[in-house]
Amino acid sequence: MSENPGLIVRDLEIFSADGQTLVGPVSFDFNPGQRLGLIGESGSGKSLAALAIIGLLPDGLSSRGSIELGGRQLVGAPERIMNTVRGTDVAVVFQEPLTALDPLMRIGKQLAEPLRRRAAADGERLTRQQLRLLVRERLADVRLPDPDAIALAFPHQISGGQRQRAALAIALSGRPSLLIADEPTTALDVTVQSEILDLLDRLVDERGMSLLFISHDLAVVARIAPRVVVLQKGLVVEEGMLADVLANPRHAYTHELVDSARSLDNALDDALNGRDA
Ligand SMILES: Nc1ncnc2c1ncn2[C@@H]1O[C@H](COP(=O)(O)OP(=O)(O)OP(=O)(O)O)[C@@H](O)[C@H]1O
Repeated sequence: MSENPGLIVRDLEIFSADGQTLVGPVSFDFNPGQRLGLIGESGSGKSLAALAIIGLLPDGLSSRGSIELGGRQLVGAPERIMNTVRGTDVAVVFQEPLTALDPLMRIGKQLAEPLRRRAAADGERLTRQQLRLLVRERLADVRLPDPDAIALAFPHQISGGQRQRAALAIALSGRPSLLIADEPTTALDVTVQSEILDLLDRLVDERGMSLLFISHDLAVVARIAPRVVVLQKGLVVEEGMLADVLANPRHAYTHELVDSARSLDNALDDALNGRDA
């Protein structure tokens, strides 16, 4: 094992308020700087697993097992600890950026606060002017056009793709070592989806972050993560390098995932060749 283990999830179970098992036991792990795709159909437990990692399970839900991030145990960690872990060690982008953005606050202000906090944690006090420049830089990092205008905008005044970029800038503002992206492109149209995936790919690379990429779509995961864990009904049914899983899916559900991704591909080929799909 490396000196600074990345994320190690062992026998994680998530229970509803009435004691039903919603997820698990599941185990998966990856080293710092690695990427893992968590894939599964709707209701398979992907989002709950992500929420358990950041300590934000919905009220009434509880977890058991072990989640170690950078050597620190997160299951049962006090809220005081989780508050520092969130943002600085791990950050999340969700499918719908509006859930992460305050509708009544300008984008620039929403980004300035975590930037200020991160600087303060590093013992640095930023002037207003420095903060304004930093906000503009971070918005430019996520390839938002005209960062000055975006900084002044409210979330509803920019497009869905721009909102996701802004949410990404906020998520990255604390320089987390792990980014969890929970269906970050599902709500976007395909061209924007592709741009956001490219952006994520580049930013994760540049910053040496680990990435847990959650999706129901094998083709999307294939763009960004070389290794996958397949969840079904709260359990891991398959795990491995994507190339191996694609070539030789062992579980019936994974077979279905691969077949449906392939049939889309074939439809494209048929259309290209002028045949009926
Ligand atoms: N707050 C909650 N209370 C009770 N059950 C819940 C709660 N949130 C989720 N569940 C249940 O837990 C299971 C896993 O849900 P989860 O949201 O993690 O699935 P998912 O794979 O992320 O699905 P999707 O892709 O639709 O978001 C589902 O059966 C869901 O109905």
